[in-house]
Amino acid sequence: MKQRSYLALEGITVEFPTKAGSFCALDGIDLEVEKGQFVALIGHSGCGKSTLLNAVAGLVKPTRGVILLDGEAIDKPGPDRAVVFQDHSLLPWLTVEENVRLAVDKTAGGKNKAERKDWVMHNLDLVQMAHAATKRPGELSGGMKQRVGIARAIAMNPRVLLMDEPFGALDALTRAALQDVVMDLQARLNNTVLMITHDVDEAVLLADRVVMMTNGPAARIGEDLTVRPARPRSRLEVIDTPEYAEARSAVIHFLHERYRNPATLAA
Ligand SMILES: Nc1ncnc2c1ncn2[C@@H]1O[C@H](COP(=O)(O)OP(=O)(O)OP(=O)(O)O)[C@@H](O)[C@H]1O
Repeated sequence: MKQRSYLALEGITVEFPTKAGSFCALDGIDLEVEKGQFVALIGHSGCGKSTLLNAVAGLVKPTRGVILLDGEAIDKPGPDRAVVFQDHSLLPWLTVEENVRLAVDKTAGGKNKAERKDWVMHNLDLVQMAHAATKRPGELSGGMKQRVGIARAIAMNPRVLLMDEPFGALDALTRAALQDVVMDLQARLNNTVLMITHDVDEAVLLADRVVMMTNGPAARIGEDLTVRPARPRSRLEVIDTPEYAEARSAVIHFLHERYRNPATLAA
């Protein structure tokens, strides 16, 4: 019998009921992710990336198919799957430390108060935000808030880290700094990650695999590309390698030749 991967999506179909009848967003998606793999999901707007990520998060129930994490079927949200959204979703009345603490309290059974505090500070330190522990989200820049959002997610020690366009709202330089934070975390923690992005360079820089989705409705996986430069990667070392250029070119051809943006086609 075939050994299942750590995260296995088998025949995932999602149909949404609408006034005009049933709308098929995803049509029979099969995807296997190994433990410690970083998978970027890319595709044009509206193709179904968030629907797929939300199905893994347990927020969307597939119409057909099954999602298995370490052999167990997923049917609801759980702390073993932490999500980082584009909008950091921090509670504005709590400090940075309290925001992370809230997540730790839900997941850190067995740790006493002092250990929990240390764990919170350790995770803030990993994203270089320990210095801002007593600040409130309103006092932070967009990039700093996203760092805290990432610290909150990894502090939960999730089995899978789900990121839905985590840097979509940031300027290019802040985004690059956050990508470096994610690369550093990945080198230290080797999380299993599923990340949505619209940015080809981001996908190729961060991921072990770039999973490209066809345009919806009834989206499927069009191509699943292994990115060859070995991890850990450094931005300046990989950008000039032929492997990086090859992966980047394959994704661009997929998005702009084989599956052009439906919005531009309609124009
Ligand atoms: N609850 C819902 N009811 C009906 N249709 C939905 C629902 N949620 C999503 N859809 C539709 O499913 C399709 C996929 O949406 P989804 O948000 O997953 O796309 P996406 O690739 O994440 O888009 P974007 O990149 O713009 O965030 C879209 O056509 C969307 O309108």
